[in-house]
Amino acid sequence: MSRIATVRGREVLDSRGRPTVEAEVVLDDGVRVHASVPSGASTGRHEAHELRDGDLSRYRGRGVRTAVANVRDLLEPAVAGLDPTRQEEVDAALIAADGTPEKSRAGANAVLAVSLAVARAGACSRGIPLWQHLIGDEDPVMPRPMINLISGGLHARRNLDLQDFLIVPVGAATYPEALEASSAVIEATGEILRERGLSTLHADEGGFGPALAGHRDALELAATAVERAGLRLGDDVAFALDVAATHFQDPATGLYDLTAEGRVVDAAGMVDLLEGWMREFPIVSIEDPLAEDDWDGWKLASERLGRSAQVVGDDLFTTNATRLRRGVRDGAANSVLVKMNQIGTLSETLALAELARAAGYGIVVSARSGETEDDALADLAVAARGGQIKVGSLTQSERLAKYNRLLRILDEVGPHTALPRWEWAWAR
Ligand SMILES: O=C(O)[C@@H](CO)OP(=O)(O)O
Ligand SMILES: [Mg+2]
Repeated sequence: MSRIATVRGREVLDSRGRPTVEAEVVLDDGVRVHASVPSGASTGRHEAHELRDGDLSRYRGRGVRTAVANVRDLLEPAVAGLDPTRQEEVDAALIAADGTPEKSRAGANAVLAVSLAVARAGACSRGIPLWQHLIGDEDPVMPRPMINLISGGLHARRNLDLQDFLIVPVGAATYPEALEASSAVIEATGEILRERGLSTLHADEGGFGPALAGHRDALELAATAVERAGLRLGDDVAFALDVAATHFQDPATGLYDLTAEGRVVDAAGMVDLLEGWMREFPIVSIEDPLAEDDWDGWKLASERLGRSAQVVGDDLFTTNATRLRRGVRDGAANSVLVKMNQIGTLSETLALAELARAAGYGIVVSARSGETEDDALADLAVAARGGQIKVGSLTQSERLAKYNRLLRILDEVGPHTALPRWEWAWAR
């Protein structure tokens, strides 16, 4: 059996050019691997703590030197000598070494980098792919991608309040077909934007970030693009939204300030607006329709929108079991977004996916808006068996690392190549 010999951290850059943490793990059998962690922009208040340096002289205070030092000083002593194939033991040791509920002492960025690097080392020393190492005896499930087409909110800083307009290739039976349909819609969107004299520049996750007339304009643009690509709206390709409503809720009043609509609405008003769009357009998944602590609003959203769409909690749940249990008890949603760095270890992430599965919740494994070229997310999505992944657009290498890793995984999963059937139909 191999043992963890050394663990070191280093600073690498993410897709916004900001520093993030990479951990390198060396085993006593000679295996040497690294893993790096992503970083969000529209982060939820209940996420695990990403440790950033307070020193404003470098990277305007966004450095991760302390987190990097913690990998060596706090975390290496906790896991050195452990068996890298026993992920839960390793993660328990990391959690104990940090000792805080939000992983604020070591930094969730330091903890997750080590957790992921150890998993990769364990897979390497067993000579099997990472997804297989994580999945145990279960069958792998290829994930259907939901792909960012148009960005607004904090990712594009244009005039749309909603953060993501995504396409879901609901009719695709296989992952390559899903990519092909999505790529055709992205190209058609670019064409239409050029014809309209609008910008085709990309936002943080590679989606288009044009100055559109409003949210309805974005939905119409997406619908036209699907048709121009020769695909059937709602049958081949449907839509998903990440409203990311926390970021336009007025903290003083609890109301939602939709600049692009020229309206301030309460939770019921938000639901009315979304319901109206759902009747007109094939929206089959809605993430964060309301703010992270608006539990009553979420109940209403899930009653009304959840009949025909996936209602996904991202900022609401922050990959946190306590919050997910509350959501299940209160009927606040019917699906959960799973982001490793919201909770900080791989074992806790996989346990959260199990909890969601047991509750009959949908599971969408998601990247962050600041990503690195690390591709472990693809393996996680297959191992989490939720059948869905959200990574951004198809146009940037930090996203392609995951999309292309899934194409390689397709050659590793034996007979399990089909995508699970898409459950939600457009309620026209
Ligand atoms: O809100 C989200 O779902 C993610 C990814 O789109 O964004 P961020 O990483 O900025 O939180
Ligand atoms: Mg989100």
